[in-house]
Amino acid sequence: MSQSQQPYLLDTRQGKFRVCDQGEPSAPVLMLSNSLGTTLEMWEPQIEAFTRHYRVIRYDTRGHGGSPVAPGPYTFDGLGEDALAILDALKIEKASFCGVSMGGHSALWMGIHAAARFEALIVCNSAARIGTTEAWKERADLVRANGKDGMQTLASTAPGRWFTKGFVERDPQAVQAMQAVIASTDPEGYASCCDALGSSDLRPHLGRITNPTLIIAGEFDPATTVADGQAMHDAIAGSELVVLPVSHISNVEAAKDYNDAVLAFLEKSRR
Ligand SMILES: O=C(O)CC1=CCC(=O)O1
Repeated sequence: MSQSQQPYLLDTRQGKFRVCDQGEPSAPVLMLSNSLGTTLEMWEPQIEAFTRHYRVIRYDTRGHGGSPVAPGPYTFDGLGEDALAILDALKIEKASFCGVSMGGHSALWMGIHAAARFEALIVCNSAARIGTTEAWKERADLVRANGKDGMQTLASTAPGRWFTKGFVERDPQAVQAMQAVIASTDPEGYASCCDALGSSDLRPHLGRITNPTLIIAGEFDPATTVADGQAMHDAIAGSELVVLPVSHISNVEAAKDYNDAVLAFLEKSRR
């Protein structure tokens, strides 16, 4: 097993990032990138299954958890460079990259700007253009103006954005744990990631992606819809699309189906 099963602060050229590095050091690398208002803990339901086959590197995206919270606005160029800096600091030449929502948008960025570093991309509950500039500005303004209270407001509405009603009833503990994470997220870090989402439109560039790409969409996802997934699938040559009967945080809501889809795709793309 690799050096540490616990998250630690990794020094990189982009700053000190909170990372967790698990699995056999010699196994192929799978990097996991979190969604807005979450941390690397969002991937707990994947770790046992994924580390059977992969060295799994997960990290807190800038502005979240224990990673740097420099004042924004952030951009996806910056967030993408952060992930590359983590790989460089760990001396990892090649990896596969999997992200949910904001993390999925970073996966698209990797395919467009750093294709040679990645064996495969997994783009989950995401889009080449997520929401609108106006809506992200409104959200960033809300948390910049209201600080922790603004984060609390977003935490109270998160279940409706992230999960189906059925899941909220079935697993209230998982939902509450994720609400606690968003409530404790630094308002400036969160707002700065909203700025990045508001300014990024990768639609014109999707045709440049040549990495094997899996797109996972949630049938009941109100934020990044099946139509968004289908549009990426149509634009990325050779991509695959899997639709799960879930809302936005698909890796938590349908962990087993999610893990099976990701592992089957990665195994196929490595043949
Ligand atoms: O919390 C949300 O609004 C859903 C979301 C959009 C981008 C992301 O990463 O999460």
